[in-house]
Amino acid sequence: MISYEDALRLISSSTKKLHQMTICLSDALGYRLAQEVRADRPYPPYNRAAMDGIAIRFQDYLDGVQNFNIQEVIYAGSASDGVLTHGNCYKIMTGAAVPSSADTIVRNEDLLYVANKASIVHHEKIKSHANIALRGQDLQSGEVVIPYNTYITPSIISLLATLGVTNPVVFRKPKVSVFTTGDEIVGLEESPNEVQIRNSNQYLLTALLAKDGIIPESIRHIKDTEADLYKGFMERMDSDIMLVNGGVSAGDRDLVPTVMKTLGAELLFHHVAIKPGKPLWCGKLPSGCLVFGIPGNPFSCLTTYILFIRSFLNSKPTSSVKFPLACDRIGKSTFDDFFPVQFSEEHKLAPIPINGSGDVRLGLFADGIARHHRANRILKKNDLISFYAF
Ligand SMILES: Nc1nc2c(c(=O)[nH]1)N[C@H]1C(S)=C(S)[C@@H](COP(=O)(O)OP(=O)(O)OC[C@H]3O[C@@H](n4cnc5c(N)ncnc54)[C@H](O)[C@@H]3O)O[C@H]1N2
Ligand code: MOO
Repeated sequence: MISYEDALRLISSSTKKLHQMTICLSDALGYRLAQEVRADRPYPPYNRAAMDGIAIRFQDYLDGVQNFNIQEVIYAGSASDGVLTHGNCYKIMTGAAVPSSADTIVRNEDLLYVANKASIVHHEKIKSHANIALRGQDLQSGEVVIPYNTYITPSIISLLATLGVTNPVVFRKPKVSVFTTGDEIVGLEESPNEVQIRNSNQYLLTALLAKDGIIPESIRHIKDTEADLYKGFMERMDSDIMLVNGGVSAGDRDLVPTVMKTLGAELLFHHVAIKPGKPLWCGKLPSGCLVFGIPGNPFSCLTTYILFIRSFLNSKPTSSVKFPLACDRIGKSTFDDFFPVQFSEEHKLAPIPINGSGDVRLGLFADGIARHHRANRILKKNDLISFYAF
């Protein structure tokens, strides 16, 4: 049996290079960038008014000027090439370019306008260089802004739009096939008898994939026979990734590893020293398709997806952040133990009780899972431990 870290290493060394393609920016959500993106010009591109008000020379104010003559009104999108004369100001709108002869903006709230004059009424608010976002203060021209392999979120879409990247180069999304297995599993359209259960993991896996920007190419349920499994997997050999749920532990009908062997799969590992999720199976088919044989218990399915499948999809281990634990915790395993947690009001990780990995509540209302490292039998309240968000 291998460790959590070794399993991650094996998975990351099996990453397949996906083809690149250009895509229309409006369709790019959920893809990964196959390019780095640099700033095409400084941002802001000009000294930008951050408030509606008047633009002045601060020295005029220091020299005692309090009533400024409005020399010109400058709106966003228009440029002025004038030069401020002593005692004058520009009336200026948020987003407009501040002419170089002005260095400070006084907000409308701190002024009284009478005829063509603006008088400062709140002196305590007036500060040199206030309310101007300087050219290049956010980004310098040519600077790398978005690194290679960045996952495209709504805020990345916005940034790409700002930088004028209308057709980003992205990696093709992997073709993912989802299989659930098991004779006891029935579809949601059926009414389960006493010894049957509904196929929740199919919905769990497709929802997790959707969160990671992937819609599976195919979703199927297969009965626990070698022939059915063989046929089902054969039909999807062209996938980049197969997620096969159930049938990977030690029972007579846990046939997934055997059938994968018949199909010529190279075994990367079977069993990882983690709890839950120990029976995880991972191998590579001759077609290059990476197969994850995911343990059937719902919380094992969720945990192994977060730790391994998401790492593979992101080409980097799923990120974790350390937070303090809300209470003492005694480890019950020599494995790395992952348990559901919810943030307390003090931003500590409060464990959610769970009756083992078969508990259908999957740690209801958990924000994610936390790691009880194998090296520590006892964790004390306020110990910093790794948290992985769902
Ligand atoms: N002798 C041993 N038995 C087991 C071991 C072991 O090491 N030695 N490992 C246990 C652990 S840990 C887990 S986890 C499970 C994993 O079993 P499988 O991956 O083979 O999964 P199944 O046996 O098919 O199912 C386990 C459990 O999950 C339910 N299930 C399965 N598929 C679904 C689904 N699509 N939706 C909802 N629930 C599902 C299934 O009904 C079972 O209750 O093995 C232990 N046994
Ligand atoms: O490790 Mo299993 O994955 O306990 O439920």
